[in-house]
Amino acid sequence: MIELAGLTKRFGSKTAVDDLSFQVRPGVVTGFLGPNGAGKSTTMRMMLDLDNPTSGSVRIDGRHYRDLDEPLKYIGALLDAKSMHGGRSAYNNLLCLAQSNRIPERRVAEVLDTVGLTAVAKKKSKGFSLGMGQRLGIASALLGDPEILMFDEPVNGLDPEGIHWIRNLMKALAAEGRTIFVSSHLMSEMALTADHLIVIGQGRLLADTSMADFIRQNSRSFVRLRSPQWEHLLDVLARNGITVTQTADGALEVDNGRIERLGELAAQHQIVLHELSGQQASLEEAFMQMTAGSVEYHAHSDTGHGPPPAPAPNWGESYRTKVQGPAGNITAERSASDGEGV
Ligand SMILES: Nc1ncnc2c1ncn2[C@@H]1O[C@H](COP(=O)(O)OP(=O)(O)OP(=O)(O)O)[C@@H](O)[C@H]1O
Repeated sequence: MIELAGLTKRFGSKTAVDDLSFQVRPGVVTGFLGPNGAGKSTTMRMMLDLDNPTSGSVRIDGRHYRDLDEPLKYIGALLDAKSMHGGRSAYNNLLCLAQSNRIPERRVAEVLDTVGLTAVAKKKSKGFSLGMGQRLGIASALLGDPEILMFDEPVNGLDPEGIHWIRNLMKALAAEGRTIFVSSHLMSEMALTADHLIVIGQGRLLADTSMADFIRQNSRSFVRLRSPQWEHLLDVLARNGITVTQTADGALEVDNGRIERLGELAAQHQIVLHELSGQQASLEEAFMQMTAGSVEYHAHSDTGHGPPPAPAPNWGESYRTKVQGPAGNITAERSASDGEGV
């Protein structure tokens, strides 16, 4: 367990981490998210006593990092994969670390095998690719067989097979009851790996919640319907007090609709459906929605280089047309009292 209490870090007038309090619990993978410059690396560095907090504290299983004898046996971390000594072989880099924490030498070969670097164990690490460097950093984190592991951007530079491997490794370590804390900007990857999320923006805590709740609370869920008899369907839905919006491609969307109820209504009225699907925003959309107000660095689209930035997610109506009823009134605004509701 990692516990932060009122953790704060100021660099001159800049508050990088602002009164952060949360716990990272064992048995699950906890993802650490935040836009660029949110304070993730600074927080992780303070967890490892590499930066001194301006105020507040971090406890690793109830103790300060500096009070841990042989800390690699309690907490292993991948922060900067390039921090290894380039002139030393992978094996000797790990051996030095092992000796400094009284870890038996046999662990060096074990972790090299775990990360798939046995064949290059004697090669100098300065010749390693980005992905090999990441694997070596992960090996150093695993060396002391610690109960707590922290990974800052672990999939950086890894190929798809490597990404798959680190995902399964983190899940397996959590399943053994270990505490796994991982930051990544790759939302699709985080969605597949993390069970719990800590989200920060401008150094402050924005969310401490399960992955499922985070997506549910920060995004719109709706049911999408397409029908060649869409006018009939619209009429049926409106008569049942169901609020509908129509998209540019002719589909109908029902916010928070119950898919079973909508399917049954269509069947009762013998309406052919070409699509009836529940839609939930992705972690990326939910993340952008939540952190929209705390993004420090925005790209500009007028440089002439590269594509324009993605539009901010819009859960509102602007890209959809309101549905007009026969008398020109907006079906979406019909009273729910004249039907069964969804
Ligand atoms: N040594 C330092 N001196 C001055 N400012 C710093 C220092 N380290 C970090 N900062 C500032 O603190 C803020 C938080 O930086 P940090 O690197 O922790 O963010 P991050 O969330 O890890 O960002 P990224 O996702 O881009 O890696 C940034 O504004 C950064 O410029």
